[in-house]
Amino acid sequence: MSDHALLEDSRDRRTPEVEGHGVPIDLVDVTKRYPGQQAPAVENVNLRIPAGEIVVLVGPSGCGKTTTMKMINRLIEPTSGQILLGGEDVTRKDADQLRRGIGYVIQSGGLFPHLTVGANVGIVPGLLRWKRSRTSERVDELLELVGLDPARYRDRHPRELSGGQQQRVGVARALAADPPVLLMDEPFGALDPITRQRLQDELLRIQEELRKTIVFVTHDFDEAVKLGDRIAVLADRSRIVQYDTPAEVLANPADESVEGFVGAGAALKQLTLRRVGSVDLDQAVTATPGERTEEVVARTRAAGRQHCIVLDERNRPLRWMSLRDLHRQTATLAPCARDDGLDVVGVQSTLNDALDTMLTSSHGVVVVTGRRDTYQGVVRVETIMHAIQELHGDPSVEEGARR
Ligand SMILES: Nc1ncnc2c1ncn2[C@@H]1O[C@H](COP(=O)(O)OP(=O)(O)OP(=O)(O)O)[C@@H](O)[C@H]1O
Repeated sequence: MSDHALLEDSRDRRTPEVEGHGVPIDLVDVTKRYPGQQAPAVENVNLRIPAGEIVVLVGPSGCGKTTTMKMINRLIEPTSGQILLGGEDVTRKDADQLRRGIGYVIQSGGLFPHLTVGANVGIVPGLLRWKRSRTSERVDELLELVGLDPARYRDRHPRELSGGQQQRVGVARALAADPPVLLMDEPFGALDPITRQRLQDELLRIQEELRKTIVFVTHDFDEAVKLGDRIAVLADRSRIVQYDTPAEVLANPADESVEGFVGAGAALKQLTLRRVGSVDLDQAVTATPGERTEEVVARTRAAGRQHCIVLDERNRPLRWMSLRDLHRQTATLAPCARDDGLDVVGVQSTLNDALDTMLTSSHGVVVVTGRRDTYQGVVRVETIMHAIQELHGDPSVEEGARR
């Protein structure tokens, strides 16, 4: 696709009201030759990354993804070519100043172990000489944004956090000075699948609000499909084999190498394109502690269900309760703690995430939550099977859907 076409396309996709704070990034004939190396690590790359979009660089190990990304904030200097940020040549800027305007998140979180969470997040505002009160307000705001309670986590040290929490702090730190550009180098690569999925969901939620220009490097094609507005599939020396929307890459892989990346089950991968929030959610029977048990039983029976879901006073799901569990209750439903094993996905999750969650727990249903973990509904395995059949173009399903 030509640069011009790309620009037109991105304009079509975004209304002015949601035009964010990001700036476009242009790589023009960029080459990097490491000293003592015969072949360049990156050769003649031309790439336009539109403002406010997530562009994912995906490709085999050693193809030059990290080198390409690090040239944008000049952690690596290009041998030749130009990199423009909002039309300005990055090599004309002071490197330190440039980096303060570009958030950077790496795999291990990169937190300073001897500093508290708050101090880690406040580093760039500190360098920018913000007033202490402004920095501390900003730190709390960012911890909230990435889903960490400031009162609980602000004064902890990184070693007192889980890997996923450290990574959240890494994202908060990168966003501290509100940079228009965020570079993320395999930020979720070291996390377990469930935590990775949660953080991907968080990133999409944050991006909906902030509309940064995000360059994201990953090995994981499913991650690229889930997060990317566009995917750049790279081969050796960062040669761009295909640069397109995830739907296009899945439907029309440019060549055999891209097909290899898409891998087996391309149709199934299209589940990654559909968000849980985009399907009609089923409603389970809900109940809250303090209700009369008899009424909950009657409601569950009337709905022809065997289970209801208990919500707390802020509408957050706590646990499933079977009719048998209900019969063991006293006249009113007793307060209960949240079941750690409860299968929950956010509205930003993909149908693929929901299916994965079901397959690992072998329950045929997952609870869906929205803002502040509030209950939105449930997705059943039948809904996902239906979506798969739709993807395969089964006419009887479409007929059924119209009815
Ligand atoms: N400092 C360096 N000196 C010499 N060669 C390097 C240096 N850094 C990277 N390379 C080489 O440049 C090429 C691209 O490396 P790069 O780290 O950008 O790839 P990558 O796609 O990010 O790999 P991975 O997915 O494994 O992290 C590789 O062949 C690598 O060996």
